[in-house]
Amino acid sequence: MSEIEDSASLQVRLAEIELEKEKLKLQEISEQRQTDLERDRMKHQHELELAKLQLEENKLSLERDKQRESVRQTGLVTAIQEGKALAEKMDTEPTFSEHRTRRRKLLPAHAIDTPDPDVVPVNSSGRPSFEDNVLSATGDSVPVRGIGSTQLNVPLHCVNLESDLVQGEVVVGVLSVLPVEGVDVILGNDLAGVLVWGDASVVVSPKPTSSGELDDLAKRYPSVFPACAITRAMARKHREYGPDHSNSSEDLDLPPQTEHTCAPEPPQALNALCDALMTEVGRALDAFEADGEIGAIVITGSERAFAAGADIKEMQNRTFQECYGGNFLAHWNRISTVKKPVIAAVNGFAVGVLHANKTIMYAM
Ligand SMILES: CC(C)(COP(=O)(O)OP(=O)(O)OC[C@H]1O[C@@H](n2cnc3c(N)ncnc32)[C@H](O)[C@@H]1OP(=O)(O)O)[C@@H](O)C(=O)NCCC(=O)NCCSC(=O)CCO
Repeated sequence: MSEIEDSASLQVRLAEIELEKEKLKLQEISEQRQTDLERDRMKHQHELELAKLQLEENKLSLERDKQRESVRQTGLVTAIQEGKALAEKMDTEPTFSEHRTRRRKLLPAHAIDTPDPDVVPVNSSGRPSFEDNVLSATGDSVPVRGIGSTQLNVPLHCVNLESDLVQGEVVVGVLSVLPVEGVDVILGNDLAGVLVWGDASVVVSPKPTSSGELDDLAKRYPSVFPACAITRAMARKHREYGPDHSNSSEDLDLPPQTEHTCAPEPPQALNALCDALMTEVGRALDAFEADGEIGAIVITGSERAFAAGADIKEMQNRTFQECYGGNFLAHWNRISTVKKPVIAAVNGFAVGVLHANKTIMYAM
């Protein structure tokens, strides 16, 4: 073979290879397209099936709603009839719920006998036979405190109630016997809102719940505790109506009270804490602390003001340096060093004068 022929056949072979490669590429593209088409087809089929199922489900729930509505209508009539009969009965016969019914014109709720599986059937005695109806059981239970603080585990049932208070499906705890004859369902406030209330009774002669025994601290410090119990209201009563009308220490069986009044002369406007007043307070505190008969100290002001704070008229002409360097309010600290309990009986304004262990708190 000549060289020219060799070269020509080589060229042909190369062209053939190129052609084959093109063919393969085309085939690959075509296969890919087919896969895409197949995938799309399958996806659409899937969507169609889902839509069919959804349609069927919608139809079924529509049907169920229709059935429930018809059951509800029947139940409503039954409940109204039962309610009327009960209301008439209650008018002549006082019962447990009479107070509530008469006041708010409420009717007790009753479970209704219907063919709906969610509804609890009522037995011949009129009491719902929850135990026989496993279809109403939710599978849950709640702990309920029974008589004498015993704890019962009460199964929860889903029932249909029709009453003036509650309509429709509710979840209730079911007991085989309810404590009140003739009552089948007791609604709590969570179901019936604020329409259900306990029969609150007013106690005419209240008795203390505690035994009246003093606790350990009160026994150890007999003079402190009764004194601490003296309130501003008692102090005011004493002031306004005199000792005859206030609860005297005799009435309360308290140790004798010592009253020490300190006030500057002439009286300060709104008990502004002028130098004279605070010096007098300091002296009184010394005396009270030394007096073994005094257990606690009550400091009070007037009707309008406990105190208007530092006397600003007294302060107005002093410089900061004078006040700070001269320990201007140093004698005020006596109140925070008293070893007996000090009680502030505050009325009206109390301005910037709360001392607690050298911390001054401003209040008004
Ligand atoms: C307590 C106030 C809000 C009461 O107001 P209002 O009912 O309107 O009574 P006023 O007419 O203001 O006062 C009646 C009368 O009291 C005199 N007065 C009131 N506060 C002081 C005082 N702190 N020192 C001296 N005098 C006082 C007032 O001047 C009137 O007297 P007249 O002779 O009729 O003029 C209001 O009074 C008020 O905000 N007072 C000031 C309170 C204050 O700034 N206190 C100082 C706090 S700083 C402190 O305590 C330092 C602690 O380290």
